[in-house]
Amino acid sequence: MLIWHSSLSANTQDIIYWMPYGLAAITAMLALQFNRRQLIAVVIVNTFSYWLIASYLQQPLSISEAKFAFTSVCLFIPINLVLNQFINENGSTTPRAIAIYVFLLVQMASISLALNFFVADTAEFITEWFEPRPREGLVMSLAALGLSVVCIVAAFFRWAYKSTSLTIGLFFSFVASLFPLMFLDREAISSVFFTASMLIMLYAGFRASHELAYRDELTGLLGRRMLFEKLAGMSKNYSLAMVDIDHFKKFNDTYGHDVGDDVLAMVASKLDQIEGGGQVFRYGGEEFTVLFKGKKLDHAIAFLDDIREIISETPFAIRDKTSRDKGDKTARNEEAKPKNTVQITVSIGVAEKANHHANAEEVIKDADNALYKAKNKGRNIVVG
Ligand SMILES: Nc1nc2c(ncn2[C@@H]2O[C@H](COP(=O)(O)OP(=O)(O)OP(=O)(O)O)[C@@H](O)[C@H]2O)c(=O)[nH]1
Repeated sequence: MLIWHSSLSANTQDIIYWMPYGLAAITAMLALQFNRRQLIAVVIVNTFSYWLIASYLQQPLSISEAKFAFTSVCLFIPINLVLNQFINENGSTTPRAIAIYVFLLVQMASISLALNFFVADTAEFITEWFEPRPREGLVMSLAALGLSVVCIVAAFFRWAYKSTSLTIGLFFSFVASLFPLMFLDREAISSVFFTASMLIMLYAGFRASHELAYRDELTGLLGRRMLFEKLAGMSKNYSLAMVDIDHFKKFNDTYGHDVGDDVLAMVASKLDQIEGGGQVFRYGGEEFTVLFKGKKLDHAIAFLDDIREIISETPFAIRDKTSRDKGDKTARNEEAKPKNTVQITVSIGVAEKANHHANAEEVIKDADNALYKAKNKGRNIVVG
C-alpha cells in the first residue's frame, strides 16, 4: 500500500479529492463552448463513476452495497465510453446528443435506485459473474476485465481508423478511467486517474478547437497558416508539392462558383487520401500543398502520381444549378440526378528541400516553378 497520500496535509488531500470534479466542470464548459457531445459524455461518465467510487467504495467490497456499486461502475465505464467513441460527433445539443444524455441519465438513475432498494436481489448474480479480486493485486473481476479489454481493443481500432486529436484523447482518457477499477484498493487511485482522464480530455478538447481555427471551412483541410507553422519547425529533409486544378477558371465560368466549390471539396477529399506520409493543406484558391516530412523527391513523386491518376479517373457529376439555388428538399432530390459528368485533372509541381534553400518560401517557389512546367507540358502531370 502506498503511503504518499496519507502523508500529505489535509488541505492537499482535499484538493486531490476535488480535482476531478473541478476539471469535469472546466471540460464541460469547454465542450459546450465548442459544441462537442463526445466530451460532455466523457464528463458525465467520469463524474458519476468517480462519485460512485467516492461514496460507496470506501468500505470493504464484501459488503453487498459496495460490491454492487463496484460491478456497476465496471460495466458503466467501458460500455458507455466505447459507445461514445463509435457514435460520430455531430454537436452537443442535437437530438442525437440529447438521446445519449438521456440514455446515460437512465443508467445512472437505475444504478442509484438499485443501490438504495434492490441490492440484495442482485447480489447473487454479481457473486456468480463479477466476483472481485480474482487475482492477487487485481480488484476487477475477470468478466469485467474481459469486457474492458474488448472495449479497449475496439476503441483502439476506432482511433486507428479515424485519428484526430479527439479520438486519441478519447482512447487514452478511457484507458485512464479503467485503472482505478483494476487497482481500486491503492490509496487515492481514483482521484489520480480520474484527474488524469479529465486532463487528457481537456487537452484533446483544446487541441481539437485549436486545429479548428487552422482548418479551411470549404474543404476541411488544414490551411496555409498551419502549413507555415509546420514548415517553420522543419529545417531539412522534406519534399513539398504544389497542386493546382486545371482550367478551373473556365470551369467556374461555365458551371458557376457553387459547382466550382464542389469540385474543390472533391479534389481536397481525394488528395487527403494520399499515402506515403503526405499531409495536405489548402494553400489558397484552387491550389493545394502536400508536405512529405523526411521524404525524398522520388518517394513524393510516386505517391503524388497515384493520387493525380485517381483524381483524373473520378468522374465529377454536374448537378442542375437552378434547382440547387432553390435550396428546398424536393428540389435537392430532383437535382440529385446528375445531368452530366466531367473530368477533373490536376497538375503538380514538386521540390525537395536542399542546402541552397535558405527557407521554406524558396522550396515553395521551386515547387511553383515545377508546377508552371507541368502546366506548360499539357497539364494532368507531375513534374519534379
Ligand atoms: N469556386 C471557387 N473558385 C475559386 C476559389 N478560389 C479561387 N477560385 C477561382 O479559381 C480560378 C483560378 O484560375 P486561374 O488561376 O486563372 O487558372 P486556371 O483556370 O485554373 O487554369 P490553369 O491553372 O492554367 O490550368 C479563378 O477563376 C478563381 O476565381 C474558391 O474558393 N471557389
